[in-house]
Amino acid sequence: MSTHAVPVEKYHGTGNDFLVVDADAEIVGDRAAFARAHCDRETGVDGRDFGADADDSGAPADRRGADGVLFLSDEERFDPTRVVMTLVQPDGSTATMCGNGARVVARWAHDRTGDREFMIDTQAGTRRATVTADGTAATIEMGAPTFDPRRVPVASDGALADEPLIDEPVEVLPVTAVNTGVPHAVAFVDGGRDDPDGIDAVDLNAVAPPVRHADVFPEGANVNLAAVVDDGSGDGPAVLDQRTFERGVEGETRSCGTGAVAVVAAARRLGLISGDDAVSRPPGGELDITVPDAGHATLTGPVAHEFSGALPADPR
Ligand SMILES: N[C@@H](CCC[C@H](N)C(=O)O)C(=O)O
Repeated sequence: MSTHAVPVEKYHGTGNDFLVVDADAEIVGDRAAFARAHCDRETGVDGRDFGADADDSGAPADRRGADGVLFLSDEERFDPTRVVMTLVQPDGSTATMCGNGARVVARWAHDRTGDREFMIDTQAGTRRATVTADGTAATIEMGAPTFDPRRVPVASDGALADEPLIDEPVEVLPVTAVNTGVPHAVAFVDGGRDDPDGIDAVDLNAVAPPVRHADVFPEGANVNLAAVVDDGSGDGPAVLDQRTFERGVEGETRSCGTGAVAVVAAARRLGLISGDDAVSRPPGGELDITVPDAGHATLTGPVAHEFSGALPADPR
């Protein structure tokens, strides 16, 4: 068994938290085992073991584990710097894209280079990223959300095979299926976070798994609940409360960036909100989203550093 310790950085974007490993400097032989062990919410890494009980914004950082491990390789010979991103999730699976993870990647690259613009190579395509001068917020160009059933993907037969899945019942929820780099199912509920009978009254860990594993989603799906708090027909952007049960985490996370874009894209498709701009409010904070009629969506929000440490490469 290897006793080698791997340097890690921990960051989060609106509470979606990730360990970062410099994949050029470190070899982790079994990435899935590394992620499973160190991301575990009961037994995984705790920043307090490294002397950190708050992130660099001053917010408490007192949660064990993480929502995934980002293995990053930066190529500074390109202008702007390119970063190859691989997200290994707490169940050991690899995700093709992660919106909040990409925001963390941009901040990590900014912390290393001082640059403010990057290209991030993901398995869903290359995404342009920018960070603010102080590095505390990042914007990702997320590509164009698609409802195309072949690209979500959605499996259906016969006459429905070419039809997008829009506000149709899947198991226990009426959902809209959209791919924003990874597959998402979005269900709208009445009542936001301020309503005692609203979005937070739903037992997401009970209703999401049957949808996440439904036959109609051959690759599975992340499952989002959303409530329109402001439809954007007045002065400001639309506002939606959001919760997401994530594939790969197999539980609810405090924020999901591809999910936030999916919620806004689905709300636009269903005519529930006006305008290209929206604010999504997952439990971990606020995200600014744009979904234009054509072209790429954008995702903007805060990113914070929690701690630096070193973890066993082979945690078995
Ligand atoms: N938290 C992420 C999404 C990560 C991928 C997802 N769990 C999947 O397997 O599809 C985000 O911020 O987008």
